[in-house]
Amino acid sequence: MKKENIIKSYDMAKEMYKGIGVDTEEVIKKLNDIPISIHCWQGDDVSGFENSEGDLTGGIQSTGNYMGKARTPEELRGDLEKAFSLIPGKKRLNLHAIYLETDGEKIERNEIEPKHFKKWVEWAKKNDIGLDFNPTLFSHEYADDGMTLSHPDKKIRDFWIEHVKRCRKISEYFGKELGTPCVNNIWIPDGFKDITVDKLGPRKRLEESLDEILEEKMDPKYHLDAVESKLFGIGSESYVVGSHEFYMGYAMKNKTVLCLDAGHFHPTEVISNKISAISLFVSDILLHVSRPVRWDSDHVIVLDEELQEIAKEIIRNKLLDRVHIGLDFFDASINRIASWSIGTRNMLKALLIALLEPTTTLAEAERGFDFTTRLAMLEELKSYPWQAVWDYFCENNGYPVGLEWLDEVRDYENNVLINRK
Ligand SMILES: C[C@H](O)[C@H](O)[C@@H](O)C(=O)CO
Ligand SMILES: [Mn+2]
Repeated sequence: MKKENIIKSYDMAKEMYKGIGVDTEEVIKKLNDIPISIHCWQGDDVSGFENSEGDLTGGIQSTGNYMGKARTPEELRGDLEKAFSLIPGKKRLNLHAIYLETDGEKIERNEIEPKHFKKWVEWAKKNDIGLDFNPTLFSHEYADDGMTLSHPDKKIRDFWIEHVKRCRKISEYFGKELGTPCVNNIWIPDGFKDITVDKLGPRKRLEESLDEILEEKMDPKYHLDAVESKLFGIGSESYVVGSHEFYMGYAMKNKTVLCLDAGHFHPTEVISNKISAISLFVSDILLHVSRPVRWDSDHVIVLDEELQEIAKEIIRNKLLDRVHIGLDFFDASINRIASWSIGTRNMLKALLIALLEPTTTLAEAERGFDFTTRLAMLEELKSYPWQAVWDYFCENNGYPVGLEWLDEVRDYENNVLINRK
């Protein structure tokens, strides 16, 4: 699209939004400042570098066989740099413990240290981004029973407790090095496929394990603990130890961050409607923005109603400083860099639409029980020219406008990814 046309369309949009009391210049500034934590694991189908040939376990799956998956940390960082060049705004990188670098040495999960992530920190500094982190309690022989922190065998529990404790140290190291707190999110796959007799026992053990892990207090300037629930996984259809009620209770009692993954609830249940309620009882919320489709919780996010509702709940309730926006999807059936670009740009578009809403006017109508105005405005806003503001935002910040980013992905595919056999 020609620059002059982008500016012309933007000027018209600016006038229209001004007419409903919205300052698009202010909105653009705000959007540029919202950090989105982009997950590294889309780039290599959650393989990591500990044992990249091993199976992905834990009841999650990355289906598809698109060419060009990253096989080394260098390739993954290169792909991320490409993706970051297509995505406007402030970015963070969300790493998993299996993305460690050990120069070929076998390091067990209960032995990992900050030094194994030194290159990621150097890369983050170079790219001026913050890092987030996740212990990896799957794709390992000690998770083969489908139980980790709630395992009946103390030896296995202790192994994983030590792993998560070490991850907290790595998270703290990231926070200190990069000057922005690292959110260390604990997700475990523990559960049972079929009718479960003792549902309390594993939950008691999980609570005890978490208590032990969190015993050492850490400065929130550098590190934040988050816990993530799930309704079911593949092979844990009947019972998941770390359910929503379990972690909501745990987070409130122990003052941790609560992670809401959009794909971890009943099919008609949405996380957008949970944000305001939970914000009253926990200080911080971590989002794993994802898209559930049937049994899969991790499809690439599209600009659907729920994504827009999630963004609106954050913006309307002024929760930007307490809601950490992280993404969690992985699709191996499409170009992985395109997946990052589609999903993250959609997250930003949803936030932009929310920022362009004349919320005060709408809320006033609602408070006055004028539901006619509320519905009329909400519907009219759907066809307001937010896209012209989006194009201008991209162009002005030096990022591709419209589908231009796809040409860049194709070039990268033809020049770089093609060489990965
Ligand atoms: C790889 C992630 O840790 C994982 O997706 C987790 O966050 C999850 O959502 C599991 O379903
Ligand atoms: Mn998740």
